[in-house]
Amino acid sequence: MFRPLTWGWKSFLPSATLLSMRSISSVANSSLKLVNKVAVVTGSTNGIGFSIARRLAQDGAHVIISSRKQQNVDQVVDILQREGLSVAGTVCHVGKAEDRERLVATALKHCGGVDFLVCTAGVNPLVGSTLGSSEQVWDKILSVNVKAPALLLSQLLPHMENRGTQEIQGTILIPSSSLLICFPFQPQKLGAYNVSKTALLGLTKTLAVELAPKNIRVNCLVPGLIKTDFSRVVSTEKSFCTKKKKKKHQLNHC
Ligand SMILES: NC(=O)C1=CN([C@@H]2O[C@H](COP(=O)(O)OP(=O)(O)OC[C@H]3O[C@@H](n4cnc5c(N)ncnc54)[C@H](OP(=O)(O)O)[C@@H]3O)[C@@H](O)[C@H]2O)C=CC1
Ligand SMILES: O=C1Nc2ccccc2C1=O
Repeated sequence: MFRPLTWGWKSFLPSATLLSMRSISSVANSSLKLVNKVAVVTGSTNGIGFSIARRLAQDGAHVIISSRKQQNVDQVVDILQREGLSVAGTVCHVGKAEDRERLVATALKHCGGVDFLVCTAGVNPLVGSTLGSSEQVWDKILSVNVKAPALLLSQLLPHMENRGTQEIQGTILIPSSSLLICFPFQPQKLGAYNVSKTALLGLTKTLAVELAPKNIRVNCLVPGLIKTDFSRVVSTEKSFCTKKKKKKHQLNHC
């Protein structure tokens, strides 16, 4: 659905690339699958969130852009509006209650309700051991990666219900992690982050069951390694990239 961006896309994208993205966008526009739909995408001023937001807008949705920095929000809203896409933006640090409230208010002000919530915002991985992580690190990672999507959804849910007669009333997308699949022998490098992303699998399953009676779909996205600022730490860390002979660990089974 989305295409990964190259490193530092804002400064490196040549105008030819932007042009080709515009022509992709006009192809996508012709179908307008999501016309009259509204999408809120957290962490959408860069990387995966930006690509998802752009694609949803190319398919006809009104998209609310958000991230922590006003300057990033303004820049992305400007870029996407120049492409003829329907977007508005607001600052939202997903770990801050008042920012989440403003995000909900912005979506309602511009669009009157919400059909898609994409919770892309996540804390950068800390390269360090699980048990070496301080209480402050745990609090930050769990607050932004796990608590924030649930709290934001609880605020948005009343505005996602009764949005038409379709079988599916709303969709929630939560990016989890592929680290345990791609780098199963490196958990010691990203322990607290891995725990938070594993918790998102549980959150997705729990919410999927809880919200099914309301015809609201909840899915987890496991993107693989996408070259973004966020994943640079893994791509540049030699120990993650080299194919060392792996020491076999005995897993205990019940
Ligand atoms: N890249 C990868 O390989 C993979 C990434 N993921 C997950 O995908 C998500 C996005 O990653 P990726 O696109 O690589 O990251 P990027 O660093 O490219 O983009 C992160 C975006 O989130 C915003 N952001 C960061 N912190 C917050 C916050 N607390 N509240 C709101 N917005 C925030 C940033 O803008 P600003 O600085 O303005 O806040 C930026 O727009 C993460 O949840 C990550 O765990 C999952 C699997 C693989
Ligand atoms: O979830 C993930 N977060 C990441 C950050 C850097 C590299 C890979 C990943 C993941 O698979």
